Amino acid sequence: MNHFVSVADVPDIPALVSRALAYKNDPYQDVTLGERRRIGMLFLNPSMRTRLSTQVAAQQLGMEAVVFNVGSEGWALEFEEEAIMSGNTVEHVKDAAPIMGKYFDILCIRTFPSLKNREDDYSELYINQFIKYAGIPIVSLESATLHPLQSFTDIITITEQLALQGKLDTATGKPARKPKIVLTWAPHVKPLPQCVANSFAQWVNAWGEADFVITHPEDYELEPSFTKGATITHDQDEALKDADFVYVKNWSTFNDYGKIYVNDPEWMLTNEKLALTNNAKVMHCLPVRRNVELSDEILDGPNSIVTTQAGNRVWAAQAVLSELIRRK
Ligand SMILES: NCCC[C@H](NC(=O)CCC(=O)O)C(=O)O
Ligand SMILES: NC(=O)OP(=O)(O)O
Repeated sequence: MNHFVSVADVPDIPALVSRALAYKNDPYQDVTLGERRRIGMLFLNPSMRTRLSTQVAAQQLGMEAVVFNVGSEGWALEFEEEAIMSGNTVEHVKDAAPIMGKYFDILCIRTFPSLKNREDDYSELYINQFIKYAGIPIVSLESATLHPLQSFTDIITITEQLALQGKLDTATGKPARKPKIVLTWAPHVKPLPQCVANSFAQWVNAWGEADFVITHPEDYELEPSFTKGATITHDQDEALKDADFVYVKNWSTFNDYGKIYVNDPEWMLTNEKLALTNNAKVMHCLPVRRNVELSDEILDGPNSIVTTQAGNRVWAAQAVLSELIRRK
């Protein structure tokens, strides 16, 4: 693994899941692995879980993590090639990234999409410019279109739940029977990125161990290369039938980019809807708008595993960082 920016960087998902769960079982087993190594964590956008879990993971590998809120505290970066920098940007990534490559062993970056220009966002210019110019491994802490540390965590969490339910073949680390996993759109008050949904779809498809269904209102189709392989339906009740896991997330429109079309509150998951499922575990990446995106009764009820899921962010980050350290 040279970078960690999408599922394409992971040659063996079950092996990486096993490593993450081994860290959960024994967090300090590799506490000397990262000695005298340093990660830089650049934030162009806010974060709670990703920032803290990655710092904790680095510490458990004996590494130091330096956080730089570059979006609010740094010089405004320019990412376009051949830009004439007479506007608000002060420093080109071409100049900044190689310097960071001298300070750190691994560079982690969070950057959200503009949701204004689809071609720009989907070109992943920011993360690709860091890959091009930093000269060290790059880890996405959520980029314009993907959130791989979140999705890896989600596969870890599903695997762990299946093991707890005695539904995992321990020899292979794979489910004895494919669980039904449903990704459902949910209402929100503002247009959100498609990253978490794109990335979850990409990882579940690459994992290949699920009966995978995506449900959303009309006009919320995701980019087809990420969803290919999933069953897509606009009938949420039909989708929820016999589901083992329900992943709840809002996203804005992809086709007419970055908009809110229908925002029907009926799409919020409730206990009544949950009754259609196979006593499904409910997941969400967080942060969540309570009683808009997901109801109190679900979040505070016995089927929600959102806190366990967020807790697992540490083991995902630790497994990824350890792979990148071992590579060097
Ligand atoms: N890092 C996980 C989710 C980040 C982002 N959520 C948000 O921006 C929520 C903002 C709000 O609720 O106002 C998203 O959906 O991609
Ligand atoms: N799920 C997630 O990435 O949370 P943060 O935005 O708080 O990092």
